[in-house]
Amino acid sequence: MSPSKQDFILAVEGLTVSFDGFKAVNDLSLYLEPKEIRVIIGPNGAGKTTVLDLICGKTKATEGSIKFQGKELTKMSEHGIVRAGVGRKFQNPSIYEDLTVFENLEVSYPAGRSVIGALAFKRDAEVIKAVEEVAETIFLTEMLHQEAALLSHGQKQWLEIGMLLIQKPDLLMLDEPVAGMSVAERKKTAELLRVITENHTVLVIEHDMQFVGDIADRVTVMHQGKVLSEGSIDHVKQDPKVIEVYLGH
Ligand SMILES: Nc1ncnc2c1ncn2[C@@H]1O[C@H](COP(=O)(O)OP(=O)(O)OP(=O)(O)O)[C@@H](O)[C@H]1O
Repeated sequence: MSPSKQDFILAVEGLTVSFDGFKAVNDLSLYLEPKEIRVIIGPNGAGKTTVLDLICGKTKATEGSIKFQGKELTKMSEHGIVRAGVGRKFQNPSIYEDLTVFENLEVSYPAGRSVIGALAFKRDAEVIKAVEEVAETIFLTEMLHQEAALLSHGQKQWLEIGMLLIQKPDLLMLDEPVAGMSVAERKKTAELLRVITENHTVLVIEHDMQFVGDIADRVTVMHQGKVLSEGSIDHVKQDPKVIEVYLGH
């Protein structure tokens, strides 16, 4: 049986954004079930990043609706959307290089948002426990007291995912999380995402089809601001429209 509307954690309907008349996202609808991992693929300029920008409130929609756990996000501020439980990781890691892994996670803990405030913040048992749990999930337990600057590119990406996880978002959005990673790091990232989806819904933009196949429950293919195809990885891979505009290139 297909799910009813109430079963969706995220329901995007008729979403459109126009930049000087150019519709980067054009009447897009997208429905995510809780704890699903959905991957958006598509050629450059298809509008993938713009969809994440719209969901997190960085860009305001021209038309359409984004319902997240019953709240209309198009009417909310970026901060309000974070508070509503949406976490977004951008392509380049934005970690504090001169702080340790521990401190990076600690400053991201909801009780201590600013660096100054958080460094002064009493490291009570609750924060330490949360930091240690997240560090283990992101494979950085051994590096907890190292400066973030010393981490590999892949470890920095994981740290940033950890900085989102510690805020306990319900929906986590990741833009090309394995770009620039080694094969071994890609495998571990797939493992990490599987653990994350035990408790979170995840929306990922990705180009690496091997990785997409490893992680996706369902794939949405975008082209010219619209959904071109949607379904299992095998379904979209065999779709002639997808082969024509994306996979055949
Ligand atoms: N703020 C903006 N102002 C004007 N045009 C924009 C803006 N943001 C995005 N665009 C345009 O919208 C289109 C979609 O861009 P977007 O970055 O969402 O594509 P994408 O699918 O993520 O591509 P890529 O795979 O290259 O990252 C592009 O043509 C881009 O130039």
